[in-house]
Amino acid sequence: MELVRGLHNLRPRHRGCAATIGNFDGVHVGHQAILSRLRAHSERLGLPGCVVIFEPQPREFFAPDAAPPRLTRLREKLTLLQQNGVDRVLCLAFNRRLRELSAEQFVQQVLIDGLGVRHLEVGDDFRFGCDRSGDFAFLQQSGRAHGFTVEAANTVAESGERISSSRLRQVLADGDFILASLLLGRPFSITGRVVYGQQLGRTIGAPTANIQLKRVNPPLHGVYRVSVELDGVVRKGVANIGKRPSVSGDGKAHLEVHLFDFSGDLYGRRLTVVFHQKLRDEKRFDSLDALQAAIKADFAAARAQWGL
Ligand SMILES: Cc1cc2nc3c(=O)[nH]c(=O)nc-3n(C[C@H](O)[C@H](O)[C@H](O)COP(=O)(O)O)c2cc1C
Ligand SMILES: Nc1ncnc2c1ncn2[C@@H]1O[C@H](COP(=O)(O)OP(=O)(O)OP(=O)(O)O)[C@@H](O)[C@H]1O
Repeated sequence: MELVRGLHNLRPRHRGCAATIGNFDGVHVGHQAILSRLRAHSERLGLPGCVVIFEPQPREFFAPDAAPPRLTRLREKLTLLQQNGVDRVLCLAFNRRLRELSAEQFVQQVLIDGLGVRHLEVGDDFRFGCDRSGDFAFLQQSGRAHGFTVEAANTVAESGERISSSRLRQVLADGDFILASLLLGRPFSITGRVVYGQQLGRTIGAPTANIQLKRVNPPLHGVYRVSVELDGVVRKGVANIGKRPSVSGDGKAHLEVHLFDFSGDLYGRRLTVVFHQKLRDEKRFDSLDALQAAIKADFAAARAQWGL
């Protein structure tokens, strides 16, 4: 899969494709249906299938502090798009210039001049352009004028309700990992590199691997029963994701994982942490002793649930 960052990196060889546009945060089952339609059309046309995404996502640009949590970081999203058979991703920086483009300008500059789109696949509620003025009827009309076809994929629902990134955020906040797996078509996980922490965990009997979350506001907060696959073996463990109010922190969310019956060096490794069950919310403890006792109880609870 090829990643093209910004319109200015498009070359004449990139012209001619089937495309779709959106945030694709989480690459959930609704997104996967669009991607499978995209693949069908790209095969029919004998052209690459291209996904246009935004980084930052529009709401992160408009209101960075009030933006919803991210289900997938860019890197995770790209991996999932590749696994869904996408040939090319055009990643556009959502900035003032982009937000001011009218629907006509977006179609002309991105779809026609940039990508030479021959087929556009969208969801039935898709809207774009300055003030979201471009809709399906507008796209069809543009397609007739510029020689590309447009198809609106049917809504994909689960338990009678549309699947969306927003719904997934709520389901994860509720700790419903069974429903989350149904909406995602896989268990919810966070992948990141293990970095150095404050080395305090081992002194309180809880050595943890600290996984870099970068700037992203995670969709989960609290203590969870988790698993991690390491060198082909599924390791069971417990994780905390939060700001660690009991120890002087940097105000950012951290993900830390303790793996049961494991002692090894994980620094620098890229781990995928799969979340199975919420054990409790994160709390502020007045002493390290109280924190240590709570963590010990979390270990015991998670071990019991894992049958260890
Ligand atoms: C299972 C588990 C539960 C935790 N619960 C809390 C908590 O409720 N409140 C809190 O401030 N920190 C909590 N922590 C985070 C600890 O403060 C953290 O592991 C400790 O500061 C060590 O950090 P370090 O790995 O950077 O050295 C928890 C950690 C684990 C592994
Ligand atoms: N459940 C679904 N069924 C069909 N199409 C969908 C579904 N969910 C999203 N799409 C389509 O996938 C594309 C990308 O969607 P996008 O990520 O922008 O929205 P979303 O998943 O609905 O998230 P949000 O909750 O943030 O609106 C759009 O064309 C959208 O219409």
